[in-house]
Amino acid sequence: MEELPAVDMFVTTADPALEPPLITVNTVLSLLALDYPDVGRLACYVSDDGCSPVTCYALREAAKFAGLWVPFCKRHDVGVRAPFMYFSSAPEVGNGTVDHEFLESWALMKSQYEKLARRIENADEGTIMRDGGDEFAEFIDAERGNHPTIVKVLWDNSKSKAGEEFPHLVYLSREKSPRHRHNFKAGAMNVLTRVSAVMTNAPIMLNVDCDMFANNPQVALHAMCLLLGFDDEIHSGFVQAPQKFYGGLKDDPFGNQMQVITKKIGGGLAGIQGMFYGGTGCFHRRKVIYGVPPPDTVKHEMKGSPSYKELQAKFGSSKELIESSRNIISGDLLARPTVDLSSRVEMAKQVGDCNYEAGTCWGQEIGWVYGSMTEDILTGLRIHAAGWESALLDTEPPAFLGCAPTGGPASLTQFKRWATGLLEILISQNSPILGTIFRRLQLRQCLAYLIVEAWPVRAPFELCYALLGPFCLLTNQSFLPTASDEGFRIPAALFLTYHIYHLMEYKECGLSVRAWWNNHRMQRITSASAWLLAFLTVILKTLGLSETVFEVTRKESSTSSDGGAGTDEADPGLFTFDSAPVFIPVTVLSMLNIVALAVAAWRAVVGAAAGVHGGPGIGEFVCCGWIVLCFWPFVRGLVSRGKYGIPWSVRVKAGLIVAAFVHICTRN
Ligand SMILES: O=c1ccn([C@@H]2O[C@H](COP(=O)(O)OP(=O)(O)O[C@H]3O[C@H](CO)[C@@H](O)[C@H](O)[C@H]3O)[C@@H](O)[C@H]2O)c(=O)[nH]1
Ligand SMILES: [Mn+2]
Repeated sequence: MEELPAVDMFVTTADPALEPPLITVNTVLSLLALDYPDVGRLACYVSDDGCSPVTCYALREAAKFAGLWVPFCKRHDVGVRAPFMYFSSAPEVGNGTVDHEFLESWALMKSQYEKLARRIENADEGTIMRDGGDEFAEFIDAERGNHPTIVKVLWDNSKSKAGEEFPHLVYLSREKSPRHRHNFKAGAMNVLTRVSAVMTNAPIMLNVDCDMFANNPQVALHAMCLLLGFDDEIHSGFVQAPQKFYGGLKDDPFGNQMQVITKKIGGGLAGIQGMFYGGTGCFHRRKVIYGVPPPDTVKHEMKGSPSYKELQAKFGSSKELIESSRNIISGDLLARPTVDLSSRVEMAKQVGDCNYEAGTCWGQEIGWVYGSMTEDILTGLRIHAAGWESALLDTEPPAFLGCAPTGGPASLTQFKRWATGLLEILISQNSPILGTIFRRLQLRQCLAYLIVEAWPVRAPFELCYALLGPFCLLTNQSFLPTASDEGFRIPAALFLTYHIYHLMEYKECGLSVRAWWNNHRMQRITSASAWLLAFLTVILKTLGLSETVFEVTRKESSTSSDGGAGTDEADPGLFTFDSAPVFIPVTVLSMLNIVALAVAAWRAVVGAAAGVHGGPGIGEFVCCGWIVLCFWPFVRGLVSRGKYGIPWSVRVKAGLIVAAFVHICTRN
């Protein structure tokens, strides 16, 4: 038990406004407090693409607080070690006997945490840089998109008192310059990989998004069981915990809690090459990230250890990085981590430079792969295609918890980014189809990747179907057999079996009918909005007309410990809108289907009175009615006001498009 491999833990944050530093701080504290036999083997690195002195300040304060928090957690065996979560409920008092000493230290710790939270929430850039002295000097001339690398050792474990140790904490903001591509999160992960390589060089790396705190303090130990427990390490190239969320809204109104996907696809993949890499909550073997093939192929492909020159061509010019990668490639899991961190800061800065990757294999054969907004799926795909398998870390209580976006704009932005990234992968040289033909991706694993990568491709087809119903109603035609026709049974049976099957899946996962409906509805909405825009974005990018950008999801901690903020929300499950283009297509379709239903109903009444037959039947009416039901949040948005109403600019644009469509359909 004493000899477990070292783990470097990475946290990424990119924007102090969308990702409040207090959220990052909680995640970091939960990691610093993890149970591990020798915490000297753990190190936490935070990458800040926002280059924010507030984030840096918050982390420095967090490091001070950790000196109290970590010993408290360990002494009282605290269950959830993200303080905001822990203090959101009353202290647990064990089997009836009131432990006064515990209650006292609980109250003390809570007030300390609240002070910390206030300091962080009230911190402002100007004051920090004015009063912070030398410590924040590097931030003075730094612009977010243009500054040299900043590396700060916020806590060096070797300075801990005996019995009160906690892992190293390093702050990092990689060099940015307007002349370079930064590759978003993938770029940040590669810098984290290199910086940690020259500092602690742990053979295992954990990565989490800034909102994904460790909810199970034993998570690193559980991961070790999967990393070390197989007879062959090929079975656990990486170990992925399912993405789960805290404070999830009842019945998943935004269709983004992914419970069924995680259970059904995650469980099913376990029988093939394993769970996809999901970008957060994942333990990687450093050597897998360094492109080392699984053990059974090594003897054929690599003769002896690589030369200095070969390593330099792949990893870049840093001598320390090359030496450290040699240790990793040789596969020594128990190599002692370097201890004197501050002597390594200059080397860390060198490997954080924009130019460092030029002419190397970073972003392709090694590290996180560039070229997709979903660098996670892409990087996991490369690993699976190399022949590695992955293992699912499904612990109870859940390993990590994060926040699922709420509200229309945040949810659709996230779906749009995912769909863009997935389509980018599908048409790239890393596509799973090529991986199956030319590499070692198994056919069924390829099909599983295709399920998600085909999302945006469905959008144009779904759009056509959504237009077909109203087109028929407006032009008095039909595309389905009439109800009296025997052929009608075929579309009716397809419609029913599809929905009943999905409903049963939700029931099997212990979810409500409402949750099924919300997810179904959100899929239709997403398809006509986020996926459709993603599809167009990728086409424009392929034609060289635009670039794709990573839009960070807004994160809010829903369990605010003082309960003050956010209570004015009427219903957080209600769909909200803004004037982004992503809202136009669904608004158009909602209006159009309502208009078509009204026109056809009018015609049916008048026609029946005049004894005319033919035209659309029950099938076309059901199609349009179903669309109106699915798009109900938008129908409601058309008659609501404020952030629950669709903005006038969107309504006007949508109205013009509807008028044009109706005109084209009805002119003779
Ligand atoms: O330029 C950037 C952009 C983002 N991030 C970080 O990347 C993470 C993920 O961003 P978020 O907006 O939270 O995206 P989500 O959609 O919630 O994340 C999922 O999907 C992403 C791919 O689209 C993956 O990168 C994530 O790991 C995965 O959790 C966050 O920690 C960000 O701080 C950076 O470090 N640099
Ligand atoms: Mn996230």
